[in-house]
Amino acid sequence: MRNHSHCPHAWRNPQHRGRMWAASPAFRRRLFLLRSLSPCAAALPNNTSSSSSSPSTFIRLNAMAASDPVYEADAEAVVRRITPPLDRARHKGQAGKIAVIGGCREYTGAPYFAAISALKVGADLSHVFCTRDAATVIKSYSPELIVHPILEESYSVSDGERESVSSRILTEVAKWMERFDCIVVGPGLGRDSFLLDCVSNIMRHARQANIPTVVDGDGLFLITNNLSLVEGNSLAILTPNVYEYKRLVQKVLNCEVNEENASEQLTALCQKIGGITIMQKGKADIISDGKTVTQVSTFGSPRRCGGQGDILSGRFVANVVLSVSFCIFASWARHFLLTNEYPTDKSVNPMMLGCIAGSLLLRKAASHAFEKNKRSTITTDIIEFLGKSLEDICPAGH
Ligand SMILES: NC(=O)C1=CN([C@@H]2O[C@H](COP(=O)(O)OP(=O)(O)OC[C@H]3O[C@@H](n4cnc5c(N)ncnc54)[C@H](O)[C@@H]3O)[C@@H](O)[C@H]2O)[C@@H](O)CC1
Ligand SMILES: Nc1ncnc2c1ncn2[C@@H]1O[C@H](COP(=O)(O)OP(=O)(O)OP(=O)(O)O)[C@@H](O)[C@H]1O
Ligand SMILES: [Mg+2]
Repeated sequence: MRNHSHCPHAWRNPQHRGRMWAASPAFRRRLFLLRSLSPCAAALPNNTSSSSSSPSTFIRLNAMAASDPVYEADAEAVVRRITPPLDRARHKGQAGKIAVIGGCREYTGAPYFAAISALKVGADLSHVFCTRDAATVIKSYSPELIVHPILEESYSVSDGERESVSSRILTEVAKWMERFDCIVVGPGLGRDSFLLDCVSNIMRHARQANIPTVVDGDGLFLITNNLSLVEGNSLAILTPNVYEYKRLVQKVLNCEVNEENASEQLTALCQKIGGITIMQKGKADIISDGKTVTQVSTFGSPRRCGGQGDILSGRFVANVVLSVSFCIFASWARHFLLTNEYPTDKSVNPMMLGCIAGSLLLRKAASHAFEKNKRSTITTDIIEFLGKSLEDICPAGH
């Protein structure tokens, strides 16, 4: 029998064209959006424990009056909804391919934490694009990561070389970009001006390719000084800590952080930047896309060791990735392929669901790690419990 998948004209056959498209990251990204938005998704046979939940039961949509409380998200239901079942028919990469853009002379831990946490919750492949100095160190932490030593800092590039080096870096990353389901920009990136210029080009490229982009750490330093990099990008998520948030508020809203009206201010910030989702990390993680606001305040750990935010950005990525890959062969997806119809229920932003799930899993893992290690808890201990915190909510089965 003829093997159509190897035939150069296979795409002419609608059945095979569908199969080829189904294997592509672009398709999986689209599926993620569909799955998170579609009311039909709740009727899918997988993840039956969440099958009766509609989006509005995950996040109660409050009117943004200053006195309104911020509603707690039903974060466990969100995790159940977006975590794909383990399917024996799938091949490597279908549970997601992600990339971290970060890692320089000073910081090698942050990109490692972000990249490994994505693998630990189920992504298949995790790449790191970092400077040459950082690459060998990051590789030595884990053989699981695919490390690209391609970024350069000013000290290693002469003025005359800058343009050609910058374009070589973009070409290198662009070769890979279409394969990624999501990228995270910033953990351990550093603040070298030449390096940040190159990363700005990478962000613009990712945006053109419709790749969901999480911005954390020094990526937030970059965008705070260059808001056009994220303005109007509905696939961008910012995950600022208390200081990063303060700088963002000062720059964008031209005022100080107002803890009394935290949700209102966060909403205003999202609206002013336009289109994006922000998770303000702190005692509670408050999440908004400018239309709705919710929070996750499940108790985590009293330890504030560096690196927890990096896990969160990596975990968020993984959750997006997991969602993207979900039920590629499910009937509603085939229906989408055949009819090319988008769902009309757009009440819940899938970016917000990813933030909610990431926040809960980190907090649960931090809680387990603290129970075991008390004051000596460090980020590596928390990563060790990522699997358990997901397993407790979504058992992998056999
Ligand atoms: N092991 C690692 O490699 C780690 C690397 N990290 C990376 O380190 C880089 C810098 O991140 P940081 O979170 O340290 O950011 P900052 O360099 O902005 O902050 C450093 C510290 O300065 C203080 N600070 C900053 N702004 C302040 C303000 N307005 N008022 C008072 N105190 C202030 C805070 O104690 C803060 O933790 C990022 O790329 C990040 O990803 C961190 O994630 C920690 C772990
Ligand atoms: N005061 C707090 N009480 C409880 N949990 C907190 C508190 N502050 C932060 N967290 C938790 O720690 C996670 C990481 O937030 P944090 O503010 O440490 O990020 P970060 O400074 O970016 O971390 P990193 O060191 O990785 O850069 C948050 O998602 C939140 O769950
Ligand atoms: Mg951070």
